[in-house]
Amino acid sequence: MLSPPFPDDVPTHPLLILDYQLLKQGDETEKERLWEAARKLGFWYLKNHGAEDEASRMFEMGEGTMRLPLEEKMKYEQGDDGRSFGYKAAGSNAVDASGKHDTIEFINVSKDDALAYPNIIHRTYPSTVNTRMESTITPFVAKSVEVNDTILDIFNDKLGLPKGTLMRLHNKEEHSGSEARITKNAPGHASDRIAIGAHTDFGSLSFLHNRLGGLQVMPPGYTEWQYVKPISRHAICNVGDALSLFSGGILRSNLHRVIPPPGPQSHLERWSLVFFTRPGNSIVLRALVEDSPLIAEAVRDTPEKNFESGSTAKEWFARRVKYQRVNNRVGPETWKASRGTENE
Ligand SMILES: O=C(O)CCC(=O)C(=O)O
Ligand SMILES: [Fe+2]
Repeated sequence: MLSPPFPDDVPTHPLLILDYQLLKQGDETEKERLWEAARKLGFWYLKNHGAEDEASRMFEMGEGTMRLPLEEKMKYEQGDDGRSFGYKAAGSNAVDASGKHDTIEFINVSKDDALAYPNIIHRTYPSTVNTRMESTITPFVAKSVEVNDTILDIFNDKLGLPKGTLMRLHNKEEHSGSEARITKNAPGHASDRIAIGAHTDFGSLSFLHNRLGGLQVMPPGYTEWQYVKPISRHAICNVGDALSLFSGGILRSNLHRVIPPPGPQSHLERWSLVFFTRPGNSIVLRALVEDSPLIAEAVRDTPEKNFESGSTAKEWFARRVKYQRVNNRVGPETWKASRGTENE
């Protein structure tokens, strides 16, 4: 897929580039670089992740799905109760406290549904998803899980947690909010029109594939949004709220948003693909102070922050999804109710 280049006259933020093959082999230098990226910004590029072909096929699945008539897609809409799996039409989420509407449509496919197919765990999906489930979605989910598990294991050791602690919180046996998402932003919006409002991701790790610009981060200490430039065959990975809470804030869940692609890319449809790893539904989101002296110390050192969410992963996630929905909006307090660990 050839597209005009990302412009060189917009502010971009460099991310560390990590090599998945080195991480998988246990390369100490690479693991240290990952640890640095995850604490300082919480975002990094990942190359040699081995999911490039699976990602391309997912984009084809997404194109087929978004081409369905709106009426057909709406049969699979996620609804207003805080459920994430299924279709979300453009304009059904707020992007800020004033309640301005988003411009992105997406389809979320649950990891549990993909791995259990043709059995149904959470819900059913459009025909374009079903016909691609075994050939496309399950292989993408499997690769994404492998990549994110490898990274979780590295964090487990660096955080000084007993072996397998983070794996247990993301236990394969328990249902979770883990999901694959394809997003589409149609061209034609004003260049500053927000497609996805400023947010932190809800779960533990996100494995993102995008081809056009539009993703922006607000790095710590900055006051202006910075683009993350897409690099061919490089995924963009980031830490979400759950992992930030588990780690007592050592791992950073950083604010980001999406606007239309910049400059010469602005007339094109923008597609992105994400796999979100989220903890098991019953897991309470809180700092693992009893399991790691390092985490206990981090919590002691930041008394101004609260690492006891009092929510299970399922509750945390449902709350955030629910109060983004414009149908649930009462006033600015609804946006506030949708917020996560946003630091500043
Ligand atoms: O489309 C992108 O580049 C990022 C999407 C994102 O942040 C999200 O879906 O949570
Ligand atoms: Fe995100």
